[in-house]
Amino acid sequence: MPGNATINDVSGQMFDIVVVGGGTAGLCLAAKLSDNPNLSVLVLDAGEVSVDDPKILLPGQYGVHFGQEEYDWSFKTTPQKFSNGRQVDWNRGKVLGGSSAINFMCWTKPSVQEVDDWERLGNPGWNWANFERHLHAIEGYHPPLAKSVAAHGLNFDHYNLGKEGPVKLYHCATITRPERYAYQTALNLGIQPAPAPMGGDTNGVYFAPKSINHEDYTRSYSVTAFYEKYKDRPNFRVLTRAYVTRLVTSTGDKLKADGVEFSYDGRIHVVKVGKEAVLSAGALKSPQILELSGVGRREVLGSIGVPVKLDLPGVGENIQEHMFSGMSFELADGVDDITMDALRDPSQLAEQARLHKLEEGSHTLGITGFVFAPMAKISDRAKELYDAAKKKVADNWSSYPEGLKEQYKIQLERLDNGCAPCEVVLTPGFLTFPNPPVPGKKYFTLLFCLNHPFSRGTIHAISSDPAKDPEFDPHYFEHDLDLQTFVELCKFARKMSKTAPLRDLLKENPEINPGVDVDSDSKLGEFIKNYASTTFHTIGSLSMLPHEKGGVVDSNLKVYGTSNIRVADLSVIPLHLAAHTLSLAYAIGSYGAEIIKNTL
Ligand SMILES: Cc1cc2nc3c(=O)[nH]c(=O)nc-3n(C[C@H](O)[C@H](O)[C@H](O)COP(=O)(O)OP(=O)(O)OC[C@H]3O[C@@H](n4cnc5c(N)ncnc54)[C@H](O)[C@@H]3O)c2cc1C
Repeated sequence: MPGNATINDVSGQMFDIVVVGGGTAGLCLAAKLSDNPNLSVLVLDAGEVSVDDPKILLPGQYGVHFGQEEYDWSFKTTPQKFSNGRQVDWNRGKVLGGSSAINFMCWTKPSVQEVDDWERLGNPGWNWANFERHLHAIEGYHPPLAKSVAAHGLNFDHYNLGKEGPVKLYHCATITRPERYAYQTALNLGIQPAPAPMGGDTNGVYFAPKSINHEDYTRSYSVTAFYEKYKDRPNFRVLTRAYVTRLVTSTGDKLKADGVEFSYDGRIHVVKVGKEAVLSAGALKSPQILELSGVGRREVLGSIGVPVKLDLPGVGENIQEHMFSGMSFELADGVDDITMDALRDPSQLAEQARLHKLEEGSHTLGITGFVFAPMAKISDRAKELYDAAKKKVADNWSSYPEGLKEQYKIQLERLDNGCAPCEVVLTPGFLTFPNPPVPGKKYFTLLFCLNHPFSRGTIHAISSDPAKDPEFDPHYFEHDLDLQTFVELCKFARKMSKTAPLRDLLKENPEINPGVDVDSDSKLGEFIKNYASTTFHTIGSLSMLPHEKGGVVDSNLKVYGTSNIRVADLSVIPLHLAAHTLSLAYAIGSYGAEIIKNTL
């Protein structure tokens, strides 16, 4: 299905604002800008519109879009030197709505401290107060039904969420006993209930809502929130199947975008930019578009034969990525709770779709239980690891770029002051590698995630041909603390499996992955290197930092040295936070729209 514009509406025409990428941040920003009827707004997206698509709307279908070209870009990293040469799949949404159309719908938010650190890095206004103000207006939280709260014995009264916004949020209708027992197990191991999981104090264990509409229990994403209700506005146009190849620029005092070039049905077109071009193609593609437009590191542009229009060394640098790994355990015979495992059985799919309509069955489960903890809560090696990280940073200080020095100072401070980067996710089903699940059996998985990586990677174009993917190189585990943090998380998850009451729901010898023979730190390290994967949260490729510290955009999202090119997507986040990134992408889109309205 096309968007609400045809190629003839767009090719050769002029729009005040041209937004490149109709994903999570892009659609949010474009829709909000179109509140001003005097501003014409165009969104170009390479994917299709897929409204009413059960594959997008039905929750519980984790990963079913992967590798399918109508949903997924199916990117891949380069072979990772510190991960036994492995290449890791980096899936991203290639459909209107972007990654919000295929993601796992967890609605988590970072801590006050982490968002305020973004401002401390030299970015006025990018603080918790503004982040919360924008998210409150976006959130459409519907509290769980009383019967569900009573059945689960949970209390969500302290969840501080907006209720009137267009992104609908709802709790999983079913929270199984293994998840609730794992919650209690975390408490028994000294983790506290998170004081304000949705209000900036996430340190502890809690059940998060999902981006689900309570009315029909379907995915709420940027299309339902920021396209369907806006598509009849005459000043809001969306052209899909439009693959943006570069910005057409002119040079004066500053570089100016005069047009956006894109391919459509095999032909190249240009749309004129009246006021501003905004890149919202996501952290993996926005840097490529800048580089193909002649904006980036001189040596990168030289190597691909693109003339330098603006030498901006920060483009494609400072990549930070969350990773996850996990342990799966078989549930004891007789545990009658449903799990997501039923959705692997093709004979169950029709029945699960029927149950979904009654708000029952495997589609009403999800990834909802989270532990966020400081290292000291999960490992008795916390001090040793902190000292080692501090020494490594001190030993290499003179080799770091200025912007990175400031980031490491904050990261060490976070390790020391109880900030909570270690994450464990309580998952009702099988979600790990390498040993496969056995059909008909039920499982529980403890995923764990690295949220404040010290390693830094790069994303750069490797050809002037826009059809060629850039090189994605996250430098996984280049910094040893990242691997050691994972090893400690693995041991903590194993400890959880042996602690009541979770232990009581598991079979004897329940561990399927990695398996009990993986029993030393070095074997756990190898397991992590071989099987840890991405959490799809790449940031930093066009970091918001002062220019002299390697920044690409200023705090108004404007690319340094340009008069009318901005970036609004996850590329701009300069330092990673311990939260899944959906809420951050919406906050950037919404705050970005406000900034543009105020500074046009
Ligand atoms: C599988 C998966 C699961 C996830 N699960 C969760 C979760 O449960 N909770 C959570 O908080 N976060 C989750 N995330 C992360 C979160 O969804 C993303 O961080 C967020 O949606 C990114 O928003 P964005 O606007 O930066 O990019 P996107 O939403 O990816 O938007 C980028 C858009 O740009 C378009 N585009 C790219 N290049 C071009 C081009 N050259 N021309 C035209 N269009 C282009 C793309 O088609 C896409 O529509 C998940 C992500 C994935 C992929």
